[in-house]
Amino acid sequence: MRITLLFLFISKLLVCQDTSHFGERSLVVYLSGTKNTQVVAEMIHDKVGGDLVALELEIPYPEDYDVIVKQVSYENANGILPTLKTRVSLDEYETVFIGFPTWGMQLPPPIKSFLNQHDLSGKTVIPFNTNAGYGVGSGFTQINALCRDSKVLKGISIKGGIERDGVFHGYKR
Ligand SMILES: Cc1cc2nc3c(=O)[nH]c(=O)nc-3n(C[C@H](O)[C@H](O)[C@H](O)COP(=O)(O)O)c2cc1C
Repeated sequence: MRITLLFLFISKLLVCQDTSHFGERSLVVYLSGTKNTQVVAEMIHDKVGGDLVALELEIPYPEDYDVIVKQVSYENANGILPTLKTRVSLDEYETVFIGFPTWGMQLPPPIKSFLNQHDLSGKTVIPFNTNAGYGVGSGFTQINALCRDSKVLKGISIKGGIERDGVFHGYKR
C-alpha cells in the first residue's frame, strides 16, 4: 500500500515536470535520517537516472529525537550551518532534485549548508519533502530564496514517519 502511494507520488511529481531533459545530467541529492526521504529519492533516481547522493555530516546528529530537535532549533536560531562530509561537484548537472525531511517546520540545517556551499545558478531545481503530517512548512519557500538564480520547479511533499511518536516507516535511529 505504502509503496503504491509512493509510486503515485513520484508519478505526480514527474508528470508535473517537463521530463524530456532528465537523464545522465540529473542529480538527486537528499538528506534522510530515518530513510523516508531516501525511499522517495531512490524512486526518483530509478525514473530519471543520473546520480544519487546522500548528504552526510562531518559530525552526525545524535540518536535521540529530543536532542536532535534541540540542536536543530539552536542551529536555526543562530544561523549555524553544519559541516558536510559529502562533497559534490555540480558542474555536470543541469537538473538537481533536492530531497529533505521537514525539521521544525523548515529546511534542515544540512540542506541550508548544501545550498550555501554549492552554486546552483542556471540549473533546474526540483525540491521534494517528507514530513510527519504537518507539511513542508517554509521548506520550499526557503529553497526558492536560496536558489534565486535557478529555475525552481514546484515541489511535492508527502507524509513519511512520525519520529516524535516512534512511528518509523524507514528505520529507527
Ligand atoms: C529534528 C526533527 C524535526 C522534525 N520536525 C518536523 C516538523 O516540524 N513537522 C513535521 O511534519 N515533521 C517533522 N519531523 C518529522 C520528519 O519530517 C519525518 O519523520 C520525515 O518523514 C523524516 O524523513 P527521513 O526518514 O527521511 O529523515 C521532524 C523530525 C526531526 C528529526
